[in-house]
Amino acid sequence: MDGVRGCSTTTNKATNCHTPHLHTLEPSRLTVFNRVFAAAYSCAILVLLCHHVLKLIHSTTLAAAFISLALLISDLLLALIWAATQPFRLRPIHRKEFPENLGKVVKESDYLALDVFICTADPYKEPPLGVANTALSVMAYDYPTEKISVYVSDDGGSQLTLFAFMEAAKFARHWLPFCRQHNVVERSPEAYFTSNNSWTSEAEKIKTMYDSMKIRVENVVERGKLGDEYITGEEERRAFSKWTDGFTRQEHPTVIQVLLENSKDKDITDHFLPNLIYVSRQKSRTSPHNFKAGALNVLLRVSATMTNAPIILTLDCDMCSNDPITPLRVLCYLFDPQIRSKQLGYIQFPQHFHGINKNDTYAGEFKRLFQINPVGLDGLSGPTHVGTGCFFCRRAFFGGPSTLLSPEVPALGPYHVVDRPIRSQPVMELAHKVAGCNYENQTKWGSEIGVRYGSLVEDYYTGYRLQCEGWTSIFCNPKRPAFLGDAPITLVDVLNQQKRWAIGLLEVGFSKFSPITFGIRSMGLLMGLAYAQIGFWAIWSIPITVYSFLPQLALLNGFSIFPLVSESWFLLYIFLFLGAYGQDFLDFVLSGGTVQRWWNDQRIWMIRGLTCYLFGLVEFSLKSIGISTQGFNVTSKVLDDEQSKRYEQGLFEFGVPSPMFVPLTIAAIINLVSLVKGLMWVLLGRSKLEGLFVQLLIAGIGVVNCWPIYEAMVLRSDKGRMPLRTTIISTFLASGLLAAASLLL
Ligand SMILES: O=c1ccn([C@@H]2O[C@H](COP(=O)(O)OP(=O)(O)O[C@H]3O[C@H](CO)[C@@H](O)[C@H](O)[C@H]3O)[C@@H](O)[C@H]2O)c(=O)[nH]1
Ligand SMILES: [Mn+2]
Repeated sequence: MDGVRGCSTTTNKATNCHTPHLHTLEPSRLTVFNRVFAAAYSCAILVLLCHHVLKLIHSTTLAAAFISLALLISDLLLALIWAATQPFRLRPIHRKEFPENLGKVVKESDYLALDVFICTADPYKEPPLGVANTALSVMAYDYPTEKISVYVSDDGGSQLTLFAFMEAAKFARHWLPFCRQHNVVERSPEAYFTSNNSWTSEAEKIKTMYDSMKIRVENVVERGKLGDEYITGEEERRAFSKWTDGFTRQEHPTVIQVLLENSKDKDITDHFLPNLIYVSRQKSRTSPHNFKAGALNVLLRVSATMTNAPIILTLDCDMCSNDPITPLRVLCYLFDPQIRSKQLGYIQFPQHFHGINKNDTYAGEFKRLFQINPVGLDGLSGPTHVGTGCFFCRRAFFGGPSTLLSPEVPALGPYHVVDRPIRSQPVMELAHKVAGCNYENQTKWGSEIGVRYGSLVEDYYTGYRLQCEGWTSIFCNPKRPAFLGDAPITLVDVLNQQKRWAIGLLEVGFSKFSPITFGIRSMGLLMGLAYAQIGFWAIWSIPITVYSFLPQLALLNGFSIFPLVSESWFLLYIFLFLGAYGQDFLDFVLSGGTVQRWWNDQRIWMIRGLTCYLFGLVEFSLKSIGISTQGFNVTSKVLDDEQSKRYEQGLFEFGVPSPMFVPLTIAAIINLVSLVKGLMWVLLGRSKLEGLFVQLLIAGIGVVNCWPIYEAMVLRSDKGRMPLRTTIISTFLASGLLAAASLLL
């Protein structure tokens, strides 16, 4: 009951009579198989670990002991990761909603009000036109307009973004009625105009309007400033006058601009428009702003002063709505009393991306994280929060289901009813106050109330803390993606993003709220393990690094470190290898993936293990001992034509030098050299194939996976090839490693 207010009467009605289904759930067909397989695989792992321990105890030389120890540690870590993956597989469920039945259960006037939060942080990495498209796509939801309020947080503090929104507010007067009248599905104008090419004359008119807005916004962004000719009214002039000479991104006062107010502003057909509010919180170099988490908390407070809707949708600036009935799907759950009594905190939609190439070169789809794992968690206490495409019950930000935490100002509480117009002076005054950069000092914001601080992955961390408090969540994954976002398309962008995630996750993993201690205590073993599986992602880098170098260096010297093909231990290895790979493949393909995409997915795991996870682990350690700090480096959403072309061809984009490429390139070289040398040992008869088979297999898989790297080093001449400097440094370091190994082994 606590999660949502304002709908109790309707809900009771819904339970008493024979109402049609609003949603159903079905257990996955894989459940039994997964459980049996988990039991068998666990036994095999235990046997393997015993084997390693025995080998370690009986090793005769120092080198052999070192190798056994390295393998034991790696396999132990892999085993722990495997165990932590099991919660995702033990009780997967699939849900379905029936929004068409909603009308039979609840009147439209009883629909819950919705506050939408959109975050942007940099007008050059996140083009304002794209942000405006995101806003337009949700303003045009098939939902009573007077119940929608869109709040945009601009951490870039940019007049360019405000200008784009002023233009969007004008365009909305035409766009919203057009969508309604023509039942448009793509309600982001950009998506609509690029995917359709036969238009009525009316659509043609709207397109001309959109194009002119696009040109104006893009011109302004290109020039980097707003010319006088773009400012039309007195109100606009007053808004832009806040950008005085001393106004910088890091140091500026709060700017809040109500661009549309739903009781006043109407579209061209005389329908009310949704609220649209631009917020750029106060910034000061001396106060920490806590990145996106800080921005969201400001929006939580500002929206509380203006509309305080019980439901909040959070969106990143690059995530457009792709289906106008999405909020109705959410209501299908919120109007089910059984769900509500389970203390529902949030409903998470998966992140889906547009513009991913055919075989998804960098596995940017994140099938496991965004599609497979949430289905698994949905059968337990619910999916993790992934930052965007998530509908929260506002109440969930204010303490656990049975312990309401009141904020310092009662008007910010989840049950406060706003009874003043949003432009009225007291509302605007309070809104400015709560957006101040020192407002949170000595309050519970960020620690117990709102989005939680302390991790670069505020999404994962906040969802985790809410679930620890007792809130549950639901995974809603309709066939037509509810939202579509941008995924990075160059390797450097991919790796930098992943490094940020890796560090942020470790921050949680090693905090006093670690999933393996606090998490398991609060949510039980399975949920705690599941959060740990994600939290300790970067640990993958240890076994991956060991397996990328150790067997290969031993192979180079004809040194056999795995069981002979004729031994029964060999079968154990084969079972473990094929079992893990096979199950991963099955999960991937059954959730709609193709074989090539799976192949690229397993490749990118190895690449990440040698690059961003390794660097993330190191940087996190440095940070822990106070040597460095990491900020939130926003991923670029701007596309370069040449890069896009190469991406479409499926080529890896190296281009600019990055230290992260070095270990990857060293591994590529070592795997190739060791494979060639190992084959020579065997062909020349100096070693038996039997003894080196497993190592040859590992080096072989390494070489096949590294193909794009060899290509980028020697075969390509385009701008995306491996930078020469990286190739030279890596070759030099690889030679050193080879020499050292031949001395030691
Ligand atoms: O100081 C900041 C930094 C970022 N952002 C916004 O945060 C969002 C996500 O940033 P992005 O660079 O796109 O990061 P991604 O790695 O693509 O995002 C994923 O990871 C983030 C956590 O690292 C989550 O916040 C996101 O929801 C999730 O999609 C964007 O809308 C940014 O505008 C801010 O508002 N303020
Ligand atoms: Mn993003």
